[in-house]
Amino acid sequence: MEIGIQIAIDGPAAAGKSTIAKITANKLGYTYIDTGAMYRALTYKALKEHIDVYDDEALSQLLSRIVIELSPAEEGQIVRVEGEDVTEAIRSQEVTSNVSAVAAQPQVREMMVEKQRLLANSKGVVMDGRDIGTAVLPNAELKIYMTASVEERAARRFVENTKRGIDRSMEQLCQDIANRDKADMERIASPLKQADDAIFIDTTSMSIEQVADTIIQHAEKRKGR
Ligand SMILES: Nc1ncnc2c1ncn2[C@@H]1O[C@H](COP(=O)(O)OP(=O)(O)O)[C@@H](O)[C@H]1O
Ligand SMILES: Nc1ccn([C@@H]2O[C@H](COP(=O)(O)OP(=O)(O)O)[C@@H](O)[C@H]2O)c(=O)n1
Repeated sequence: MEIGIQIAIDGPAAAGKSTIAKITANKLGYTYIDTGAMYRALTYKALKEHIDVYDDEALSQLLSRIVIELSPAEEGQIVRVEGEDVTEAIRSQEVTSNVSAVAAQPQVREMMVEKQRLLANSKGVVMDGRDIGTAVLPNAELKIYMTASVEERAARRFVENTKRGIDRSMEQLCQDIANRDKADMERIASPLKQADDAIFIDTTSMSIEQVADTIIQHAEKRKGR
């Protein structure tokens, strides 16, 4: 049986990482792991328990006593915290505007990276996030750094939000995305940046199918090596 390769997809907010990671994983029969959902799940729980989102110690303690479960589903992935289905709740505005603070905490990151490496242990995995190619899976056979203009990313999120019933203007979304990118790129602990050996894809003028086909072609080449 084919063992499968590790595919790391990184990039800024709303670049299309999860969408493409899901399609690629389905196509190749691999496991899909959305690491952003793990940081969001911890943020959701911290807000619920009134824990300071800048308090690394308190957040790490919280993380050590909760179970975050990612299970595959038709629509991608179901996220549970302590058995509670938080798939929708972790996309709320409140979680989105606090998640980068939580994700900047060094101890939290160390614990998350450890969990993510265990999840990827079985090979045949597509993992998306901010530090997958640089920190979580530095030996991944295929690394992609995906981006698009801020305006395009805000427009994509706008359409998605409309379907979800979230009311946020284009101006607000551009600002939210720019702020989150800045926080993710400027933090000390494994900031968002392109790995030296990652393939750069600007998806601004590409369809979902075009991006997915490009990545699958790269994956097929790496698999054959
Ligand atoms: N190449 C693309 N062209 C148009 N829309 C896209 C493209 N890639 C993703 N999208 C849409 O943009 C939105 C954000 O994508 P998502 O995969 O959630 O991004 P990320 O995981 O990087 O935050 C989704 O609604 C998705 O359908
Ligand atoms: N590997 C990862 C994944 C996410 N994150 C953090 O988690 C946040 C949410 O990630 P996400 O992938 O769900 O974000 P979206 O781009 O989907 O909105 C990011 O803005 C980062 O602050 C991270 O630091 N490292």
